[in-house]
Amino acid sequence: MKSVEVLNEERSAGTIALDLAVVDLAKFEAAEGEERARMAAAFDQGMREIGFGVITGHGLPAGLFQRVLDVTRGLFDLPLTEKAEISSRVAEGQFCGWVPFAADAASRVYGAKNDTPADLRERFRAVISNCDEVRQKVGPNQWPASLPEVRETWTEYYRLMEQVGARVMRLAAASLGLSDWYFDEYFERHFSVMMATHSPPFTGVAQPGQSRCGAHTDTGTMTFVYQPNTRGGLEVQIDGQWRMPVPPEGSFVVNCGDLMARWTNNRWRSTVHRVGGPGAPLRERRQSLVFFHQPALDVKLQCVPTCTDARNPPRYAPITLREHFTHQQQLLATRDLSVAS
Ligand SMILES: O=C(O)CCC(=O)C(=O)O
Ligand SMILES: [Fe+2]
Repeated sequence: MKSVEVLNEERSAGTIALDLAVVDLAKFEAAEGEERARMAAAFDQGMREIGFGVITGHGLPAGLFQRVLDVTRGLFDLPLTEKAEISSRVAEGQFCGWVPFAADAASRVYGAKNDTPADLRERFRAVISNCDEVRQKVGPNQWPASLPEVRETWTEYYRLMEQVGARVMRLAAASLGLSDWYFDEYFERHFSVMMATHSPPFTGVAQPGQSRCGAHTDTGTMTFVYQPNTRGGLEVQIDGQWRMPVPPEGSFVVNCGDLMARWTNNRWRSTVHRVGGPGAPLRERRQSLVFFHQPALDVKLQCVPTCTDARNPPRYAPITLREHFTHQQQLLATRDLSVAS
């Protein structure tokens, strides 16, 4: 019989590197004329062809990523009883807080077969907003009482990511041939979710098809992922092949979600991706920071005007983020989501 290590090594089929358009946000903001147009066009091309890009020059202080990762690792390392106290499962409609290891499978949302094995990760989510409708949608944030630094560090990161999200939407506007400020009003009462993931070192044998996060597309508009290293990390499906973005140190991978694809009349792609899929090494601990930057819940999103013309009419009716979520929930309700963990 093969040992666990040999079985897991056999998963290491290797993943080909994926080149992505890299935009330096500060340089873009300072650029003029042709240089600016060239950077916007590169971002647009990346979103059209791959649905993924890389953002550098975002201005987050050096060291902040590591601080957030460190305090959040402290949270994930708390005893189960303490994590249970901040579980998102305490009440119906409670979204913020801790989600246990292997509690669900992202692939099921995307519509994979119902027997997709559970994702090999645990999560923690917060929405640091004062808007009533946002708070009502997600329930209170749940911070670990014994680690006050989690709330402090997360708030610092969330506030900066709100700015990065808004700045990237201005880059998006320029890339789509709109006025720079086109998207601003949609994000005034934005519904953005901060999530940390944690996959502890895995020494068991993964089930066939099991990942740290199974193949899926993101629901919302733009997602920002920070991962401290790429081993056993993010993989993007291009022409049926799994490819691995290798972003420069300290940058974000940014990707387009279903709602952004819909908003742009499918000009931009919401591309299937996963984390640590079959073939990936799982023996090292992995953490990531994911920021789902999303518009206000109740503002109608009409087809972006530069993404339609007489020969390319809008494919979708205007929709709000709330309606979009409801629609996705309805799709889910038709599937059996229970998983064996
Ligand atoms: O952990 C990551 O790097 C990304 C996870 C992801 O794609 C998701 O949760 O939507
Ligand atoms: Fe995702």
